[in-house]
Amino acid sequence: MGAIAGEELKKMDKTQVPVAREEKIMVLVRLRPLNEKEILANEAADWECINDTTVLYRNTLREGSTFPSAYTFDRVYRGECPTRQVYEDGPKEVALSVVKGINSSIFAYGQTSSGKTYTMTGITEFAVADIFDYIFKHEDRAFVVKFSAIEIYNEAIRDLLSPDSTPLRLRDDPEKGAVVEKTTEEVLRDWNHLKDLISVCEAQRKIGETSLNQKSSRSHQIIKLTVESSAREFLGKENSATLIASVNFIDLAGSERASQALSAGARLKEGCHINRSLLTLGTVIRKLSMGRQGHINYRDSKLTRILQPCLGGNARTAIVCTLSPARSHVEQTRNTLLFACCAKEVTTKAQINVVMSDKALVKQLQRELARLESELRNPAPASSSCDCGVVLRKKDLQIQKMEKQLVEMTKQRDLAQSRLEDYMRMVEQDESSKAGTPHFRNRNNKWGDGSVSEASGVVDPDRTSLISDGTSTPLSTARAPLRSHPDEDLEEVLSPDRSGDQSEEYCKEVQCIEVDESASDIVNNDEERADAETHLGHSATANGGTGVAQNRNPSSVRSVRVRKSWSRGDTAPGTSTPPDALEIDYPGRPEVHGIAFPELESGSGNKLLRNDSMSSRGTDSTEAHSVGTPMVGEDGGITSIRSFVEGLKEMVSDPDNSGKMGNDIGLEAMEKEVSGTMTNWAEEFNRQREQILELWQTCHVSLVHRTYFFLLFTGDQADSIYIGVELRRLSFMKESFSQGNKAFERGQTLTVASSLKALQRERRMLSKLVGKRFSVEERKRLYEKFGIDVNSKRRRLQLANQLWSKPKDITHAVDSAAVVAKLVRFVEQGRAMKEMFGLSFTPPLPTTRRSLTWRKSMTTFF
Ligand SMILES: Nc1ncnc2c1ncn2[C@@H]1O[C@H](COP(=O)(O)OP(=O)(O)OP(=O)(O)O)[C@@H](O)[C@H]1O
Repeated sequence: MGAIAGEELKKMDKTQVPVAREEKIMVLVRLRPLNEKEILANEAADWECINDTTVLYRNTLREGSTFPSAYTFDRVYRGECPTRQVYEDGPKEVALSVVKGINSSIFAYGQTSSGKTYTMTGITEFAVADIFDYIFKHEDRAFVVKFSAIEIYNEAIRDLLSPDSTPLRLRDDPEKGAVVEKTTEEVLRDWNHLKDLISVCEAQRKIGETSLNQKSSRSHQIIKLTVESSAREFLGKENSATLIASVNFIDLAGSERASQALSAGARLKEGCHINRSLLTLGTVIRKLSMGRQGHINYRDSKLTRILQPCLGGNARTAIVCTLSPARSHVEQTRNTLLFACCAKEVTTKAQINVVMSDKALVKQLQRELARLESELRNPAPASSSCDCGVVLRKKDLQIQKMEKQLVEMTKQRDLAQSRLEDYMRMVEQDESSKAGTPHFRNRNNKWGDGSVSEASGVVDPDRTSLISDGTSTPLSTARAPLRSHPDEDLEEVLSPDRSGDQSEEYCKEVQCIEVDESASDIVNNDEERADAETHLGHSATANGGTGVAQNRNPSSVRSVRVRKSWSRGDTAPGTSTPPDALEIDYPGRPEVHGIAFPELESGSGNKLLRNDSMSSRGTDSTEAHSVGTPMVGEDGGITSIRSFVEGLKEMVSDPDNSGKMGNDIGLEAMEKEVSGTMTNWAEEFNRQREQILELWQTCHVSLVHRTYFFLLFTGDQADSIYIGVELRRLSFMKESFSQGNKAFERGQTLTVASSLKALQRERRMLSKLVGKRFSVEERKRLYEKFGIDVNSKRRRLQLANQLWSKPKDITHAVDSAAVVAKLVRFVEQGRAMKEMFGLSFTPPLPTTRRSLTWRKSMTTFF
């Protein structure tokens, strides 16, 4: 290769850049062996390489035949195959193109823990060693090798060679495409220098632990080697030329299912970004594989913008798709294979990149000028055989072709324009939503801010109500058909032309969900509007008038609404979710519709509690919440469930907070405690629950808080951490109050008086919603149930005052939770909700989980 390349290069210095070469992306598949964890869990290996090019799914009987069972690629590798062989078979040739002036990229794609980093680390080192080897063997050429490395973490680009973590900007260069500005570039001295730089990158790269991978890469890493070379014999001469090309080694972050990776908090947020950029990558690859028709959405993520040249541009590309053979990952493995199948259809057009010296360029231009001048002076005589008609026809054809191109380009422009308009509209609406929201949150409540905007603006899934609005629903239907892929809405907005298949699969992964229900409380009828306006007027003073002017006018908040409604039972095959169960409600305010829950009537408490009162006794799970941060904010909005859950997670993980509540709240201690008492968890749970119910009452805890906590934490062992936190928090609070002290929590100063006042305010606010959320009939039944005279005055307030007022009465607690849930439109399956928000903190528990009777009853409840 070296000798031929040398000859070519010499010739190239005197001539022109060779023509670009089209070729398909090389796709290799690497199956890793089952890991220890999978072996311990007795996992079956469902995938097998049956020859050098085919990977086979062995468990077709179990799965049915909806998917292909055999997939063919350029090469496939069994678990035991060394990385060296994977490298030698394909990536080597692609990577070494760089020394001949051809851009190239090697990247690893696959689910988390499937072996991407393992594979790319080896490939990068082998490739660089070979590049050095080539350089040493070609002394006739002068080489400069530059090294740079970046990571894309949560959609921000970071220089891995710089201690400065300020995000780098991505700039569009008309010639080079997307260019990352101000990246550090080191000229490589030798092999040791390279090893040093790679370890700097490793140290800087964002790594985190998930349940699937102890050292999971949480960012996409791109290591770039730029190789410049010139023939020594032409150096400094007028006909010299330099070959410049780069090879990228890309270790993508792994796609993951939040539930499988047990992601929460920061891990969940990373997962959302990772999945979203991989979704865009998948969409780009899919469109390219279909022949580059229409708009390719490179610009939807930084990853695809940067990778654009490797995906169908001026580069040679090899992709190693890594797979886990484990049965539990079958779905993810299929997604990877689908991606791989699309990728192998994508064509790139690599060409040798030559930069001519100024002198050579001038000389070439002079030659061209001379040629044109000579043509002008001596026009070629018209050939006798030249038929003007033929020339004209040719011109006509040319014009027709150009006209077609013009039409096509106009179409594309219009499409791009309409997309741009859509985006702008979304941004505007999003902003107007943000502007319109604050007065529905407690601005002093840390739980009510920040976290929602971090949710990346994904609209929430369908919402359901706990108590029917008059129509009794069978229990089976009444169970909320929680959308399993809540972010499909967003994906549909972002990629309207996305077809189903693979993309939908990726969609499932993104689990950033914004459920902010407060704005749905915006008035629907005159009575309600009056209530809300009165209240907002009140809040205007409390909040210094911020945002009130806008919010006084409900229509300004409502903004544009796009809704696809669905009727009960209209579910997609294989899911419990109606296919159109989405409601895109700019500014991000979904509403309850569709599903109803069992009526509260005729002893709904019993109904909700299932059969026996014993089971109901377990119902009072509780949650960490602030007494002084009532769920109905001072500005009148009811804090969203999302804010609640975010706050809860924050509270559990905030060491600062634990300090304030006493050190014994530390997670580590609690984990030990929890694991130590697990065998006795059922009893322990009952005991703690009773205490929490009492403490809620004593500390005047917000009713919405009680309700959310009650409905979310249903006695599962995994909830023990949250229950423990709540208990300690409340005990600390009670103690502070009893000593006449103030309690400080999450930036707030709490006193008995302030908590009581906030609670009374909340009751008033809830009472105003009674008329809206319950029909006349339902209200009547409620009054009866809560022992209120149906003709008495201020009966709505009486009802609100009754809620959660009997801490020792579990039936009352269940009824209260149901009523408040309906009032604030809290509706979802508790566990699913928790999972959606990443509230799945799992302490080290024994593998067998005991269901509590109470939990069972809650299942029915939902
Ligand atoms: N082919 C293989 N043979 C043996 N061990 C492997 C192989 N592939 C991966 N592993 C091991 O599996 C574990 C996970 O691999 P790795 O970190 O490379 O996964 P990943 O796909 O990069 O994960 P993430 O996306 O979470 O970063 C590591 O301990 C690695 O050593």
